[in-house]
Amino acid sequence: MPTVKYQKGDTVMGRWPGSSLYYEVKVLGFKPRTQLYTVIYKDGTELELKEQDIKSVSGFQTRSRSRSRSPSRRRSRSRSPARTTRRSSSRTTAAVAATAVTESAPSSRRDSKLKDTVEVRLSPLVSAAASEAKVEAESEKNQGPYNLRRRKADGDAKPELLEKAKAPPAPAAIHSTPLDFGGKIGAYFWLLFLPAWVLFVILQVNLKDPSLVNAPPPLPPLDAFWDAQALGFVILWILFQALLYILPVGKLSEGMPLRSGERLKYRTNGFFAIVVSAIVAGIAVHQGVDLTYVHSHFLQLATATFIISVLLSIYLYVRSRYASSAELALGGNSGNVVYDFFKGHELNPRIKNFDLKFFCEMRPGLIGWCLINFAMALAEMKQQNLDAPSYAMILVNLFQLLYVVDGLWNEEAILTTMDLMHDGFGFMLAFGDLVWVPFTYTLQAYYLVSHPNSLSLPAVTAIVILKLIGFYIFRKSNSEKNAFRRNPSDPKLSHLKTIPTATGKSLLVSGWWGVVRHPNYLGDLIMALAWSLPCGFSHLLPWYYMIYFIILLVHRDSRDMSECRRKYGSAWDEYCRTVRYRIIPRVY
Ligand SMILES: NC(=O)C1=CN([C@@H]2O[C@H](COP(=O)(O)OP(=O)(O)OC[C@H]3O[C@@H](n4cnc5c(N)ncnc54)[C@H](OP(=O)(O)O)[C@@H]3O)[C@@H](O)[C@H]2O)C=CC1
Ligand SMILES: CC(C)=CCC[C@@H](C)[C@H]1CC=C2C3=C(CC[C@@]21C)[C@@]1(C)CC[C@H](O)C(C)(C)[C@@H]1CC3
Repeated sequence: MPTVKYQKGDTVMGRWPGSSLYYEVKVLGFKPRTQLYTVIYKDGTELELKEQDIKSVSGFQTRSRSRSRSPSRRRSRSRSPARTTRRSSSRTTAAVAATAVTESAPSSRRDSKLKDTVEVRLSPLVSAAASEAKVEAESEKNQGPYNLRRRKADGDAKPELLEKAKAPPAPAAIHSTPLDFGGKIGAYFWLLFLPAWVLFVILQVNLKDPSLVNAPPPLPPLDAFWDAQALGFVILWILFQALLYILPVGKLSEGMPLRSGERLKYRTNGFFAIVVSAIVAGIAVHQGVDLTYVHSHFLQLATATFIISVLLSIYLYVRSRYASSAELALGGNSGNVVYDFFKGHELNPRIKNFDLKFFCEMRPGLIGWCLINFAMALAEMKQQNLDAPSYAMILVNLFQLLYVVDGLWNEEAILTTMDLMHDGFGFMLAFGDLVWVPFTYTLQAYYLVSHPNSLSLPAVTAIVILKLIGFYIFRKSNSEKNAFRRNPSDPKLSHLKTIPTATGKSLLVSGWWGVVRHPNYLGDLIMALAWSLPCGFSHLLPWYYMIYFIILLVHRDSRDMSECRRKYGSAWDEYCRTVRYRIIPRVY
């Protein structure tokens, strides 16, 4: 930009549309055709501004001191969307959302509001063209000659006066978060039940006639749980994965904007990690390492991992007590030690740049899941004297490998999921990531080691087709949402309809997210079915994942619904009225 006043990368003060408030922004570029600067606010909001609405930082600072004395500033407060939504901490987001939506769609047109809003299209933003949808036109009326391109604020994060931009959320807002998982009593229950359940299924799967409804088998003697070597292997595995994670290989991806507006960086080299892990495992087997150890020491390996997850959770709980309020998730601070320990409180606990939640969610457990499945295939060959694994074992291995590899290949997409964006890191996720995933998601492969199930070729074909259908829905819908959240102006998404919300984020209302409210769950469930089918119908145990997953996703969907209603208020209700079904079209 040789001839323009402000250069790409300059930090300047940008006027907030419709007000005389200025915020610190960074210049991203200049469009000679429209004569507009693209700027980014500290909370991730991107706007296009005229040159006259940009000032140098130094000139601004002198005038910004006496905020309350400027009549124009006082007047502008009520007009600025940012001020409107943050004026009173006691107002609920739902109420705020309702206000904002009313502002952009007059009440006389209330009945046609939905039509107006859902017809907003994601178009590459240039100056207001006559063909632009009504809502955009409405907001332009309010905002003056600005081009409100996108606001990447997280939930209730809003552009705020500069001096408030880094302010932590009001403690009152944090404390008002409702308790999940059955509250405090529920937390006691889950803390005991989850490990007990893992133990139950591990003991069941070794029985000749395993069943989910059988009485629990007798407990083995205490020393059968413990094996120092198993603990050593687990520690080595986690350290090995940690080493791969910190290697400066692969992309550094940006997470979603935090409440402070900051965006954390994540090393998304998961695919590299699984490839290296596979090579190392292959070399080890070639060198004569007996991986069937994993099958024969499954209980001891699970116990060792459980101990590590408990220690990690204690560490996470203690450090969350010292974290600043800006670093905390909106849940996990009930004041009850057990609940907070279970739910987790710190949003992104990090040791320097090492993100503990991201690492645990994507690496040791997930890649460990594939390694265990592979070990089960070797154990099946050994136990049943086979030259190659059975069809059923191959299908289970390949399907789940595809799932994990896909997750790691698209690792950046995890940064827009609930766990990464909203949930604190505590026992639930630490145990879930490190113990639950590798030691219960592998049950189908474990089951097949001693419960063979032969499959005809047509059965194999049908199961493969089912898996591919599920995978297609899962991947397409996740990628669509991820791409939209990362860049709502992406020209590839310009055909999609959206509903604007008061937070500045929009909701997709056509495409995959117009079919059901959680198309990604639908795809995931279809895949889960394809993972269980190879094990046949003789026992319920290999269907455990399917049953658990339905419960998990139905619960997750309702958690997400409440969270989105809190964030988006009436815009979310409109979305729900437009997209009636949650997961399965016309059924649920
Ligand atoms: N195998 C396993 O054990 C598990 C797998 N999964 C899978 O992980 C993936 C991620 O799941 P999860 O994190 O639960 O949920 P989602 O990826 O579906 O994320 C939900 C978030 O997406 C955003 N969103 C919702 N509706 C819309 C819309 N219409 N338009 C745009 N954004 C929208 C909202 O966040 P915001 O608006 O704030 O961006 C909402 O909070 C899924 O595929 C799921 O199946 C999940 C759990 C367990
Ligand atoms: C009962 C209990 C302890 C629950 C904890 C839930 C966790 C096991 C799951 C929460 C969300 C998950 C996701 C994946 C694994 C299971 C957990 C951690 C995931 C990493 C699997 C691979 C996928 O491709 C995925 C990246 C979409 C997925 C993200 C969510």
